[in-house]
Amino acid sequence: MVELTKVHGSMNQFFILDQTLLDTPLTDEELSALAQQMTNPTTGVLDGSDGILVVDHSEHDGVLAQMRVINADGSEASMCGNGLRTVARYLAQKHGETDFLVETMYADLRVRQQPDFAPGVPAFAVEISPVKFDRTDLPFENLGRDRIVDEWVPEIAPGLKFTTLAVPNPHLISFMDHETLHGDLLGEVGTWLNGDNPYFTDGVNVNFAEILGKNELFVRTFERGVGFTNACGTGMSATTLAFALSHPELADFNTPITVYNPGGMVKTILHHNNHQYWIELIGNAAVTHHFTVDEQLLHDANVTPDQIDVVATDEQAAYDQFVASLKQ
Ligand SMILES: N[C@@H](CCC[C@H](N)C(=O)O)C(=O)O
Repeated sequence: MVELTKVHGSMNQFFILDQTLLDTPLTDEELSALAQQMTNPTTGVLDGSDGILVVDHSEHDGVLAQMRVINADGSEASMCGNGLRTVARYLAQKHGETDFLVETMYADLRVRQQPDFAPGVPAFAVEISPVKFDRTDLPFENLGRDRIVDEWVPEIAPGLKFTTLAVPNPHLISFMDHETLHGDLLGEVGTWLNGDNPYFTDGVNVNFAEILGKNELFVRTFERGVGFTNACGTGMSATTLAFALSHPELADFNTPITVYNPGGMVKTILHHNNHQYWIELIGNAAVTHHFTVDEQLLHDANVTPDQIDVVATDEQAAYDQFVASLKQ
């Protein structure tokens, strides 16, 4: 039997699968099939999730472990900010460390344990980098330019300015009023740009944001490979940088910026060193369930509720209390 955990960062939910615990690690094809089956709220377990975070050994010097991100549709993402916080917590407990590097697809990223956000709400800070702007890094095409920073892009939507950033997964960002933010446009643009379209042929994470005040944002995200999520860590990080580039009088570097989202709240800190941007993302890392499953069912992508033994933690109640306190 193998133990997995269900976790979340700002209610962006994942299963953590540690390949080092298996007799035979899952192949890439098996990981993709498992993600599609297990994360589905109907065919999967524990009401599904937004993806699977796959932990494995790293071959890189000085790096504690590797994290891979498999989206709910079985595609692989280069990074996941909310997920990295939960993997940081998993690895911190497994190895007894509080400040270390985790290998991701394009970079070894620093993660650090932080003071709890609230009683029973553990928190971690993770590095979001590298940050890239060029068309080929997203990628996008047929928009007549090589980068988009706070520009009208009528091909995508009238009356809105957009910024595109890879951190390094691809993000499209726009700031708008409250009503537009909570209307239907995000779903329409997100669905279109993650399906057959002439601009973002690999798909893109779409972030709509409202500026709440100095160093304060609300962000909603439609994720590539997933759809609507409660929160997207790389999305909130990219949106914070787009905020500072488009509204420099309202967003400070080297200062915590509060980012609310439908699942809670995180803090981001923007940095610009040696001509490069990077972002710190600080937020909760909750473990809601531990469960055991026969390894063969993972290989067969056949993990169903009657075949797992689940132990729920009491962390969701503490998290709900934290979120309620944000609204007071
Ligand atoms: N939820 C994540 C981002 C996950 C990856 C995304 N779906 C993609 O394909 O780029 C986050 O917290 O950053």
